Amino acid sequence: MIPVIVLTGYLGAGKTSLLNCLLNRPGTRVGVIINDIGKVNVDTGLITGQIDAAESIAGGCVCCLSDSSPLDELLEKLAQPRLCLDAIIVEASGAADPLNVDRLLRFGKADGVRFGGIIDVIDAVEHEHTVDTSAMAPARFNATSMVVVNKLDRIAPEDRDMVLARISGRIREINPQVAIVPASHAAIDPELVFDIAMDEDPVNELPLAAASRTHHDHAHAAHANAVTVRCPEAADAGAVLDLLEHPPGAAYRIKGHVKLRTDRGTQRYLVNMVGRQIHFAEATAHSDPADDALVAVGMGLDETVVGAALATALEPARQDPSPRNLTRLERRLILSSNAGDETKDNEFA
Ligand SMILES: Nc1nc2c(ncn2[C@@H]2O[C@H](COP(=O)(O)OP(=O)(O)OP(=O)(O)O)[C@@H](O)[C@H]2O)c(=O)[nH]1
Repeated sequence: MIPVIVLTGYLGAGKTSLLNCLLNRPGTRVGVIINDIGKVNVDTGLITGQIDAAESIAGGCVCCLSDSSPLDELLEKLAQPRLCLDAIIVEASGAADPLNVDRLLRFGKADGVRFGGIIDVIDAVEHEHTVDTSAMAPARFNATSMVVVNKLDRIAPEDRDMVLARISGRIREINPQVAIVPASHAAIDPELVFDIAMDEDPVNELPLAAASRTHHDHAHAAHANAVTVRCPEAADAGAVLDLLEHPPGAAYRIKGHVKLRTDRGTQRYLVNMVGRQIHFAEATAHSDPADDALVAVGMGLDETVVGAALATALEPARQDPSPRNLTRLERRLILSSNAGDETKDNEFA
């Protein structure tokens, strides 16, 4: 039976980064299922590690599936003996609720696989403004076998222990036994993850988890939605930077590949905005220019307003960028290529 390990975590917390870290473990054959809420599967283009088999569910959130059959179908495809996989990793969308994912997998009917646990990734900077905002600690930790507290590089060194202790304390209010792993750039020891999938029986069957599954009513839970706008031609660098620096409506996460007009002609870039964190980089090697698009995700997003803002920003550029906008673009690229880039930009915001 092949273990199925699920990566969950709020929008932009670092799930794809963690997946890339896990895929770099030599000697392990890993199959991957990527779930992107946007219509273009951006995350598939972001995978840098070696994948032995991949499937995707785009255009919706896996936790909203009314039954497990679409997921079962993909899991069975990956469980075929000829693929000889050691593990399957499902990267859930940033909107997925671990409690629903847990239920879906436990009641799943796929042959040849077993549930190997849920790993929830936390953005240490944004967690207390996004996920943990109520008096009660978030119920999602009931369903998790491991929590990776990521982006600690974005917290001032003298505050790191305090923030980690505070976040860990809240997690343990709900799930005292869960493993909590601090990380920057989602760099954790992959053995920790493959270890949790070792036992024949699922390891995260806590009494609290069962209770929460009974009480959880997904129909009433707030959920994110997404807008996708394609970028078939080179857009204006200034317009795209303005969009990222002043995101429209409730857009908390904007990501994708774009073509921009520059002084060197059309260049392709990978764009990542999470909360106040903006990351700009050369396009990834696996990405397909035909899929260039921006996806905006947020809770209760006004799709018309946000879609219009994305479409305006991605309009084909009519002229070369101004020197000021070229400098802005260069600055973003330099900041993004340095380790801890956003900390400098945001002053440990
Ligand atoms: N500074 C810093 N940036 C990080 C860290 N982890 C991830 N990032 C950046 O945060 C952005 C989002 O990271 P992803 O790994 O794509 O996050 P995700 O959870 O897969 O995002 P969604 O699937 O869209 O919800 C990217 O620009 C990453 O480079 C970290 O520990 N520190």
